[in-house]
Amino acid sequence: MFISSEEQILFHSEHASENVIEAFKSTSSNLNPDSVNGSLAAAEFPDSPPVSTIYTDVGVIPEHEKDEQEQLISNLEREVKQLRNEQCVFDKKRREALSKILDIKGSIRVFCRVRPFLLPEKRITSEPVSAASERIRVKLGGTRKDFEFDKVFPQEANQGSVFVEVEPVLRSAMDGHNVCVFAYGQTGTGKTFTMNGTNEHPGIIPRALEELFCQASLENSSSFTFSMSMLEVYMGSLRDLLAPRPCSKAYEPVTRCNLNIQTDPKGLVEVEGLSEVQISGSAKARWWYDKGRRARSTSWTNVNEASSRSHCLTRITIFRRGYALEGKSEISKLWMVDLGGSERLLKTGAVGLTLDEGRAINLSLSALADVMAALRRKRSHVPYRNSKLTQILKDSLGNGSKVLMLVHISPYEEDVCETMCSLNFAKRARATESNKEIPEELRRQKEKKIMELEEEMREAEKEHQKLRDQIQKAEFKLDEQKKVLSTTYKPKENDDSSPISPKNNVKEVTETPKASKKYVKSNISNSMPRFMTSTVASRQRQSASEREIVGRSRSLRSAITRGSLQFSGSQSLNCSDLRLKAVIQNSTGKSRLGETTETPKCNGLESKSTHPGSRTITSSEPNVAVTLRRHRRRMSDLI
Ligand SMILES: Nc1ncnc2c1ncn2[C@@H]1O[C@H](COP(=O)(O)OP(=O)(O)OP(=O)(O)O)[C@@H](O)[C@H]1O
Repeated sequence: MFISSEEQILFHSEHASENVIEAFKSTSSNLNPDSVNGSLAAAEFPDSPPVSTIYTDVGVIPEHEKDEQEQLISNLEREVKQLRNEQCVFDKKRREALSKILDIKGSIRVFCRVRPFLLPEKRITSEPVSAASERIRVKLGGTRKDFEFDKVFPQEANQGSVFVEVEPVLRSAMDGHNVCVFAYGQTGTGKTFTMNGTNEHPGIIPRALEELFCQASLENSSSFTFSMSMLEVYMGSLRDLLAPRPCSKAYEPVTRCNLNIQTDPKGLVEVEGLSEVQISGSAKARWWYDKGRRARSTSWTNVNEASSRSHCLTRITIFRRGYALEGKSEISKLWMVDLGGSERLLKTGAVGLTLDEGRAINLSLSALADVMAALRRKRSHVPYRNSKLTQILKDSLGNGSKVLMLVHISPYEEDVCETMCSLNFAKRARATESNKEIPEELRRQKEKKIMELEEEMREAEKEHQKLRDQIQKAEFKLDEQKKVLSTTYKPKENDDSSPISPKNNVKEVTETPKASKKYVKSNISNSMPRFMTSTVASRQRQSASEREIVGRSRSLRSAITRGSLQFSGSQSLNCSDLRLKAVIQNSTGKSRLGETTETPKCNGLESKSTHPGSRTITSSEPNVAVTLRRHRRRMSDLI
């Protein structure tokens, strides 16, 4: 297959550079960049790298454009990595500050919430309970008694203000700590209202389910997955609230008692056979939570129509995997517990089963208070084994865990004895090591430190957020670049029905110049059927013609430089020669003198400009046009 230099003219030279090449570009930009730009540049300007090209669906593209693209991607990858590292530093700072705050505040914190008066028609003779920000005062007979708390929520406190105080421990759970949030109190004082709430006033659990997913979505240095389990501790037995419902509605002892508590050598506790459901979003989580709640056993008592006769435990297991953890995963548990009512059994008028239920509840509550007291006093022995409740929560009550106990009290005079019992329970749970109140000076120092740490945390959070935005932007750019590389740079598929047309290539490239740098490197000879690939002979001929062109270009260049080149009619110039002549005429200034530049014609061929920077040769003669097309096709096969 002979490839004449005319055929090579068909290709553009968009990326020609300097002097002569620039001159060529204005008129002979159809020259094959391999044969002119590449070789000439290499021959004449050894320093400039040869411009190799990529032939794709979108045109003829210099390879360096793809290299630039790849370079851009690796730069972006590096940038994202660096930003992530910085983000990890701030994430660590925030976590440490939060953990210190919670440690200073106490890993076991006790809040008190006073329920509002419920029956407006009921005459309120006196109000025995008065609330300050961290203290409850109770008037009983002629005496007054004060109880200190980490936080007190008065009657008018809404669900939102309670949740604000719970949020830091949720955050702590997402940071990898085990967390327990308890609602404790006399029956009817609002434990379920605080934990579950109503549709209009959602409580801690629905809000926490929302918040966890919200926090997880904002986090880009870690990925989170959540699972949920719900169980009920009823009279010392465990019941799986998310298990498929048994056929009978009756509370069968067999199903109640079949859950065992296992502790592994590392001290991790698991309830054997407890259902655990994956929750993919807050709506799904809410659906499972409502299902579990419906399964909770309630029974009528004198005090509360829908009194809970058991402890209801909701567990969210948080799986965290992330950049900061170097591929490792972290698991933490968030327990939210609505404890059974802590009533005095005589008052509830309980007999039979209800009496037994009340006794069981009180025993386990007492065991819980003992455990909390032992932990706060840092006792070597913590009596976890005294109840099922404390056995289940063993790994979430001590050892770096965070505990929040919300004690609920009634505002009524008639409930004052119950209120005193609840407040004494809280006092026991809050017991400090020395069992003495903290001196005022130490208290002030603690508050100052907490404020400093909170400021540190806010700063870290702000920086973390800034970096998150930067990462998002960089990742978006990176994705875009990768898409460009993988889709637009996709190698041209071997399609026999539409062979690569150099003309089309030129057209595409000229219509979409540098603006769309969507080129794909394609090794056409690899993707072509064997019969379409160039033979040794054709390659030799091509090199010969390339050499010829390079030689001519060289002599032309020197001629241009000397300004002495003259053409005579005897010189045998083919079409490419004519175009070179035009270049030279242009470059020697002949055509600039107002002469009409003659469009060079060659065997019926004429130059047609499709773009200021590129031209194709077309022919008005059908036979020549067919031959030319065939040649173009052959040319493209060879590249
Ligand atoms: N802060 C509050 N604001 C408005 N209503 C409240 C509040 N706390 C409790 N209630 C109302 O008081 C009633 C009893 O509350 P709830 O059922 O939550 O008590 P409980 O302590 O969970 O009782 P039990 O131990 O028997 O389950 C409910 O009607 C509830 O809506």
